[in-house]
Amino acid sequence: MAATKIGLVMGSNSDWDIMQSAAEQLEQFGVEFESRVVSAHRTPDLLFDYASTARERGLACIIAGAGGAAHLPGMLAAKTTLPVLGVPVPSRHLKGMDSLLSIVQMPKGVPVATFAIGEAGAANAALYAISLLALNDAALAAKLDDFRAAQTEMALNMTLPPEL
Ligand SMILES: Nc1c(C(=O)O)ncn1[C@@H]1O[C@H](COP(=O)(O)O)[C@@H](O)[C@H]1O
Repeated sequence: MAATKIGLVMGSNSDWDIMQSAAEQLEQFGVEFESRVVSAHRTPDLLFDYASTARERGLACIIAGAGGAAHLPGMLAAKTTLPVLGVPVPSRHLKGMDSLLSIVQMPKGVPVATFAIGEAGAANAALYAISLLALNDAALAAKLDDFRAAQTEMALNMTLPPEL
């Protein structure tokens, strides 16, 4: 049976403000996930253990958010062949450009799917993870269709100038 649980990890609990957008999106779709702090820099042994046991523990993919020298997604991808979805968390000094470049520039052979900096990237990583699960789940695919339809409806009903 195909795995149906998502791993949601981040380098620090200070990333939660951004990464909770991913958690909310997964909750909205009723997708099972586990969330925890894992850091390549601060908890390297935990990172190795988390990534190397992820598949046998029934995870389908891992969403990983990190800021600054964001090595977490890449190091997870080094230790598992599950899909790793990287979210660049905005950093104080460089606004997340450092996070983005740290995540996106992986060497050939060890892929990380990289999303936009910030909340939208976190939400989209969750939606992408859901669409991976929906490859084997028609009910979930139908929920994604409904989500898109609601979004279209909302855009079609937008008026200008916007009401504040
Ligand atoms: N980029 C990483 C990694 C990692 O890549 O393993 N571990 C922590 N961090 C990042 O450090 C930033 C500051 O963390 P603190 O707020 O705890 O000092 C966070 O954005 C975290 O993702």
